[in-house]
Amino acid sequence: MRTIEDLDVAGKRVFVRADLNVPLDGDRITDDGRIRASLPTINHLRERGARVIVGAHLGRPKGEAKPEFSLRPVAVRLGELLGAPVRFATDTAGESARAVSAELADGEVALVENLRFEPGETSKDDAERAEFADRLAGLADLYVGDGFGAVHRKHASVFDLPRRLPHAAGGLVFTEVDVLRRLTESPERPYAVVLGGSKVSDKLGVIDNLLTTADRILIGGGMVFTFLAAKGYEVGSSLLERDQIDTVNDYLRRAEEHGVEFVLPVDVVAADSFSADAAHDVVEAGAIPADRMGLDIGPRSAELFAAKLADARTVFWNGPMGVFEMAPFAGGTRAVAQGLIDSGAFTVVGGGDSAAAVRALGFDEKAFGHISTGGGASLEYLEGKTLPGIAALEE
Ligand SMILES: Nc1ncnc2c1ncn2[C@@H]1O[C@H](COP(=O)(O)OP(=O)(O)O)[C@@H](O)[C@H]1O
Ligand SMILES: O=C(OP(=O)(O)O)[C@H](O)COP(=O)(O)O
Repeated sequence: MRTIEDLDVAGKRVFVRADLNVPLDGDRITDDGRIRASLPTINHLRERGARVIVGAHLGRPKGEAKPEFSLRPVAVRLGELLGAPVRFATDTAGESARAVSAELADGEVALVENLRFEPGETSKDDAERAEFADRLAGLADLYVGDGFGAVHRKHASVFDLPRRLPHAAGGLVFTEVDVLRRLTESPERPYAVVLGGSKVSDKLGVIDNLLTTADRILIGGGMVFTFLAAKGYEVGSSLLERDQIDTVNDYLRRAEEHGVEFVLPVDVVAADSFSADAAHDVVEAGAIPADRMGLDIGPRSAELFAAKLADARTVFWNGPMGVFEMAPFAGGTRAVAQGLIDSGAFTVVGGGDSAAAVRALGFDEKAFGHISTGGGASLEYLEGKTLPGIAALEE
């Protein structure tokens, strides 16, 4: 991969694909970690006299311009962190974006609106993505891929656009790949992987590969219920991906063959609704009442997970153990974060929400080996998959 040092950027319009997919509460950014992670590359380009046009996505608006997914609050925060104004284009590659791109002076920065407002960004149809990538290419002379959290997506701005412009990888992508390579090549053992969060079917696939690389796999968060259902338990109204049950059964069977230990929660915090003030109790993992949903792993599971991490020498963790955004359901995530730290292992925490959780719960980021900006991206890297956004940069 070429680095940005290899590009002659002075006076050029450089499109930087960043991952600025930050958690929001209304229009308030609750964790700006991904914006901070984008600063070194943007600042480096500015210092070299580039005109920087940043493109990114927020949430999953499904090809429609939905105001609640606007990147405008992110433009404001980016400007504060850069200590320089950030022009905001109210469209992605239309009149506003073209005007902003044309008006930029050397060293200035603009952000275009949420790229996923365009159906062409995420389309599975090559021609539709190509049409959008062509329009984006019109905004810039050069491309820098720095949105590590989205490199696993075959999207127009990630995969098709770098094929249209001279391109290079940003520093964030380089650092992330470097650390993850360490986990795939020679992890010190025992190597434990903790999986949770809510993007269940997106992330289950990594287990296939982990069955031959990891020693222990701990399952928490919204993933739990598909495993419990696979074991024949009732999971009430918890997050469940029924069509993944066969896959999960297959993993459980193969784990035995490979001598990989699966650690599932033994108890669950079950609530009567998805809200911070919901009535809730700790119940046995195998006995979730039909009208309740599991929103966190229970205290005995938290202890069990910490014990299973204690002797690990390498730990990779993606996905919160519960709905940590609500105080009554943050205990499991807190315990696992502490377990990683106490293990003294080389620890990698991946994912927008997992990284946000670590910060929101007051942990010192330096207590972890590496905090990755990409959850799905780092998992797919560990799976050994070709990541479209990396492959395009390597061309
Ligand atoms: N039991 C659960 N039920 C529903 N959502 C959950 C549960 N446990 C965790 N979550 C949610 O998962 C989300 C994070 O999932 P995900 O996006 O997969 O993680 P990351 O961004 O770290 O890769 C959080 O917003 C959290 O509230
Ligand atoms: O938040 C992200 O991924 P993550 O939750 O796996 O860390 C990225 O911005 C990618 O978003 P997507 O999973 O909607 O493509």
